[in-house]
Amino acid sequence: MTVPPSPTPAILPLTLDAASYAAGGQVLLSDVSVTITSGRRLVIMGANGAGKTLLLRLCHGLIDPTAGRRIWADGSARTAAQAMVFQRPVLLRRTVAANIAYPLALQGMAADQRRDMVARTLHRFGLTPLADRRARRLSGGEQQRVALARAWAMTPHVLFLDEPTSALDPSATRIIEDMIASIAAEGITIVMTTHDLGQARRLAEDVAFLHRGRLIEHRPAAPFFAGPHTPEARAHLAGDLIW
Ligand SMILES: Nc1ncnc2c1ncn2[C@@H]1O[C@H](COP(=O)(O)OP(=O)(O)OP(=O)(O)O)[C@@H](O)[C@H]1O
Repeated sequence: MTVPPSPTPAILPLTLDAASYAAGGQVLLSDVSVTITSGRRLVIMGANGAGKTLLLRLCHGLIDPTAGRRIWADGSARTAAQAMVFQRPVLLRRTVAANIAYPLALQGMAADQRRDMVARTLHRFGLTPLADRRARRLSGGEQQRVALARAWAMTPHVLFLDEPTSALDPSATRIIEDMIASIAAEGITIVMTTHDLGQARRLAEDVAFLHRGRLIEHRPAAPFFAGPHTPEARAHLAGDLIW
């Protein structure tokens, strides 16, 4: 009798409990308490330098809180069931297919399973025609599609995206937004930063708004956009600069 594999334990909610991050003698994130729940699309907003990228890195585990705690529901310090995509895709000097295969190999996936997963991923995102192209020679939009597809192939419960379209033109941006929406529709939790207010309105179910390293609003997107509670968020939505 074959025993079915045990399901991966749920890693969400992710809780930051009074988390702060200090570097260079400065407190850059201050006393952030937030719970990231499963199956939602959370957009982190705020002005330049507000701490959006740091918050994402703190959640993902690239940096650790210097005070307070980061708690994954499965009790691990840094879970494997999550992935991050950066503003500028970090691709290897290999083919598109090899870029998708590489982290799967690092995870220890067997070669035949890996081949299947790469083929499924390429097909899922319309990348099959690019499979044998050198990834670094692709356009910026194509490279970001590969980076997102590679992250999806790792079957994350949560995907962190740092300004995933800021270097892209409007049509490439739309393609990436469609990919994000379809990944979210599978139940994968999305946590992303963006400067693009239109994108935030299109993708957010919840908004976390940062101002000078403090989380000053965190609530469902519709009421947030209809009427932010804080003057800082109101000014941000109106396009006014607040430092
Ligand atoms: N390692 C570090 N040492 C010192 N300061 C840092 C470090 N990392 C980030 N900062 C500073 O922390 C602040 C927040 O940075 P962060 O990149 O999170 O901002 P952001 O909201 O993502 O900004 P942007 O919208 O411009 O990308 C900035 O003032 C930045 O210069």
